[in-house]
Amino acid sequence: MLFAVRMDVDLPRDLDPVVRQETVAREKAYSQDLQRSGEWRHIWRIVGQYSNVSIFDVASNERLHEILWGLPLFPYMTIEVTPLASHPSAI
Ligand SMILES: O=C(O)C[C@H]1C=CC(=O)O1
Repeated sequence: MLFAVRMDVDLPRDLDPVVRQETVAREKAYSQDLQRSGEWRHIWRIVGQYSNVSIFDVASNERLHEILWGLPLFPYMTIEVTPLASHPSAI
């Protein structure tokens, strides 16, 4: 099942810099593990924003929920999920 997911990150200005650095590093490792496994197919930066658009290929809605819930930056994100279907004009 394919999903487009938009993640907007909003880290508090007063967040401890060490916590910030550790959380961002854990997020990167978590994301790259899922990219290697094939569940996180694409990640694109939205120009000029601390946001990304990602494509996930997962077995179920529950699996996507589990992945998103487990994001180290999850507490600081607004997430929008769009389920995708094949387009009849796709070649
Ligand atoms: O930078 C972001 O867009 C947020 C987040 C998503 C994956 C990752 O490594 O960081």
